[in-house]
Amino acid sequence: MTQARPKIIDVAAGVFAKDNQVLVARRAKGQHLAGKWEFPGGKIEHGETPEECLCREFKEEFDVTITVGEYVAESIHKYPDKNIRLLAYYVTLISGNFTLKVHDAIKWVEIKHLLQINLAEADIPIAAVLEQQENQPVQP
Ligand SMILES: Nc1nc2c([nH]c(=O)n2[C@H]2C[C@H](O)[C@@H](COP(=O)(O)OP(=O)(O)OP(=O)(O)O)O2)c(=O)[nH]1
Repeated sequence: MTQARPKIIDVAAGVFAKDNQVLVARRAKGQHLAGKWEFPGGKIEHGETPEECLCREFKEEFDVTITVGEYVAESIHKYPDKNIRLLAYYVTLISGNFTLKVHDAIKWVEIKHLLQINLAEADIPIAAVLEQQENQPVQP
């Protein structure tokens, strides 16, 4: 008997970086992974690009307008109850002040300290890529 391939949920994550720091948001009580810090974003809806998803999620979750820039990395993670493919992109703020609609906190974290906070597990490889990029020597 062949087993059904486990479903993978595609999730877009926005890396909003400024002066060697990055913005992370804490998942609120009652949510999957409550208390964990994440890169803001959410599930990519049918027919949506990751970029469109990020613009929609930042508007819904923080009431801000962003543009999506370069791709950072992907991370595939199996949680006990679901499998996630996290696609991370740099984002830039266009307008608005961050207002929390879904999360219970946001904060800036130095990229070099990202791996020391209580990050959602799927985000750890993304944080490692960011740290690596920060440590790369600048090309002359
Ligand atoms: N947004 C986001 N979700 C993440 C990250 N890391 C990680 O494991 N996840 C998980 C948590 C959730 O199980 C899933 C994303 O779901 P979500 O609840 O943020 O998505 P959504 O806003 O579309 O949710 P909903 O409408 O179903 O409530 O991916 C991350 O960095 N950002």
